[in-house]
Amino acid sequence: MDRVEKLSSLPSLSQNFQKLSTAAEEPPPAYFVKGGSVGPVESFPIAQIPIVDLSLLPSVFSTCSGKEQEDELEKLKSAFSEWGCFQVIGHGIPTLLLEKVRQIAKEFFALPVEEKQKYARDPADLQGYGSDPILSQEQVLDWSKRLFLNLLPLDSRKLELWPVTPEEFREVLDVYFTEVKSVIHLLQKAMARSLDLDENCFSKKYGDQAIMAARFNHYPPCSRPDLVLGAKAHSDGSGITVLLQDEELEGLQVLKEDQWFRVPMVLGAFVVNVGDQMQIMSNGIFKSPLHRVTANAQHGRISVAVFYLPDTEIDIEPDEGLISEERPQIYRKLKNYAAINFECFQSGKIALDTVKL
Ligand SMILES: O=C(O)CCC(=O)C(=O)O
Ligand SMILES: [Fe+2]
Repeated sequence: MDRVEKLSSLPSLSQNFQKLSTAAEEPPPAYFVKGGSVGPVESFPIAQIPIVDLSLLPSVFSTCSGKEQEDELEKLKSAFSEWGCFQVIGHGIPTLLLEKVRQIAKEFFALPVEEKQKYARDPADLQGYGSDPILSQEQVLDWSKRLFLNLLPLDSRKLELWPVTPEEFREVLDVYFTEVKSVIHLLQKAMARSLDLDENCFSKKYGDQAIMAARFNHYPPCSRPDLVLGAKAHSDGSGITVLLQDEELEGLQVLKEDQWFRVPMVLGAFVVNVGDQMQIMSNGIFKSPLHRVTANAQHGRISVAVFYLPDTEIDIEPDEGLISEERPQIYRKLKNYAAINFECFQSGKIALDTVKL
């Protein structure tokens, strides 16, 4: 029996978890977005983000015709260079496992506060349960709670912060992350091939100690969704992000040409985002998109983001196959982008701009 099958034989998680959508709370001014209203959610157009079928990409099923593979690779490339994201289907991760991941997230966030506080984030650390780290006095706060856990390298895990309630939490997360890692490896190959590079060129750049982390996000209902954001506009400092959206409530928005678009929910799909480090390695061809999450007056929302990042000790730089006279090198060689990102956030700078040549 493989690990996913084994999970399906676990006792079903309790269905009657506390409703996450309790009474909407009134936000204090520290949460108000600068510059006035967010605007009614319905006023934002729906993003026509491509849906990429991973099972049609090369090296997944060799039965697909060359033409189908080429078309799917072209879709991936244009999605990553125009939107910076796409929805991926045909990834092979069983729906049952996705349901379990959403369910452990909901059950954890529905626990009494005292219970969740057992996993509280140390103010000096990223891992654990809590609000977004406050890094500057002017920072507008996000209307959310998070549980952030390192997954890889194994010795970076703080297992004492991995919930023991719900009982299945650890096992589900372990099985899920292994599956997502395989999807990421396939995506990296496809990304390289879409740029006519050797298919292993991106995976090699992540090094032997590539970093993987999960962020469980909970956005409680908020009485003033016109004034606050569940997550303020940001790009991911990762290499690549695989996001499992809520299946009942939309909320993610992505910026394209100065316009915010709503990212629709697609059954069984992940949203895959280019992170800043992939923008660097692709010499700016792939775009790390600005995205944000809106709040909702009636309902809570959850999402689970898995971030994949290069080893902090390894140099990253644009691939030389993507540098030419027409497209000179845009970014310098650097290491530990996460640290650069952190410092920039504190001083109000955009990290990607500071690493331009
Ligand atoms: O909740 C979402 O849909 C997006 C979350 C996100 O952008 C993140 O965790 O970085
Ligand atoms: Fe994000």
